[in-house]
Amino acid sequence: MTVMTRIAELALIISTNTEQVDAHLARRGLPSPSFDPDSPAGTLRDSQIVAARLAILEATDELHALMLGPVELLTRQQPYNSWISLQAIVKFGLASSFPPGQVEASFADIAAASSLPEATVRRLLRHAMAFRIFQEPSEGIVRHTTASKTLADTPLLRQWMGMVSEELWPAATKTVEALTKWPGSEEPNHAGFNIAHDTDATIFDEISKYSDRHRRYADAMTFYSKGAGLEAHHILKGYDWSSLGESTIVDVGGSHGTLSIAIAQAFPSLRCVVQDRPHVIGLGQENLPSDLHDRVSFMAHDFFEEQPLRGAEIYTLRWILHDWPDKYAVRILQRLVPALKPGAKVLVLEQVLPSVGELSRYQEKAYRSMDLAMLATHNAKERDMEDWRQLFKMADLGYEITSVTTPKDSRLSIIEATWQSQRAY
Ligand SMILES: C[S@@+](CC[C@H](N)C(=O)[O-])C[C@H]1O[C@@H](n2cnc3c(N)ncnc32)[C@H](O)[C@@H]1O
Repeated sequence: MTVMTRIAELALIISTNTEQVDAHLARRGLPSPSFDPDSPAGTLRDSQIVAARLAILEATDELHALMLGPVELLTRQQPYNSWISLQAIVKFGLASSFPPGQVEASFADIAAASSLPEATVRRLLRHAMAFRIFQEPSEGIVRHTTASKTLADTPLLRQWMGMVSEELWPAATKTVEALTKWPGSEEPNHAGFNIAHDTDATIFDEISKYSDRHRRYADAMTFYSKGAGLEAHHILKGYDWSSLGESTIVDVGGSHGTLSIAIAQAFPSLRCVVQDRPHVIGLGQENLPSDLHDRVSFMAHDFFEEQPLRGAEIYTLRWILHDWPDKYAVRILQRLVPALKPGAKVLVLEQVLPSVGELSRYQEKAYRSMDLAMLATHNAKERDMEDWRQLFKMADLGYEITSVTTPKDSRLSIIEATWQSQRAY
């Protein structure tokens, strides 16, 4: 009997699952995925093909790595400078520089709309084209692909890419320098970010000095929170919000309130108070849908100060504690304690790092990349389940982790800690 090689096995996985995706799209009357700028976005996010799509991505990822071989796996898999063209495209607005309503333009048209020489625009865009962002159907004519068109049409995506390329990428390049300069530090201002941006301030303090940077950061969070596997619907379905009746939820560090807005829209008996730094809540308040004004409110609060809203049923912290080294994350949890009534819940909505072999390499990349992003930006980290247990224990023995749920297809888990005051004393 011939044993199937791994590459043949991978090819079979790809072909079987591709047939499933094709059949699903055909049943729905949807076009097959293409790079054409008119191709609809989002057709592959249907829950019925999530598993098939993931299987294809995992198998192509592994097959690609096997075909590269060891040397090219090290040298070519992740071109270190691919953010140069991306940063330039966003900074100089190159995706939005086409004549109104057009999907094609010349290099000269695009250069005229930016402050760059035509030759530079050509180099930058031809680099991006190699990654299927823009295309050149005939010499000198630039045509959108789905990716460049999506960038042109989605302001929040441009904000996210601007934030990543101008705040996080420089921080990443200085991370090893930071580890060398401050070995074993537990301070949030001892990160690559601090060397790259020449500041002693944490990213939150630094960007608060510039209105464009703090607005961009909050917009980037709004965009990020709608990404595949991170959407609010997982959190809405993954927790029994409807049993809460007429309760109040305090959304600690809630930015522009995307989580609270989703909860309030789905559960009309719930009220949400979004807390964040003063400059952040100002913008959130401005953008709040008018039908939610009576149930979602904003409040300036520094989470390193004692929580002023006592007696709420639930305090949520989404993507808060991963921004802080343990010493500070513990402090944030401790500042909640005076406000907690017996039975109050603290919901931490974060990634739980997988154990070895729990996820495919392809899936694990997202978790490990986020872990290093936290290191680079805040000298902080993602945590596994044991780390989360230890964190609550270090904060106060009154916290008891009462449930941990990872909804299907969600990258975020819901860690519920219930305040059991009698345990502490
Ligand atoms: C990674 S973002 C998460 C935002 C939001 N929870 C979400 O899920 O979209 C971290 C948030 O913490 C806020 N933050 C940072 N330091 C803070 C502090 N000392 N007090 C209150 N909020 C703070 C930031 O302004 C930012 O909105």
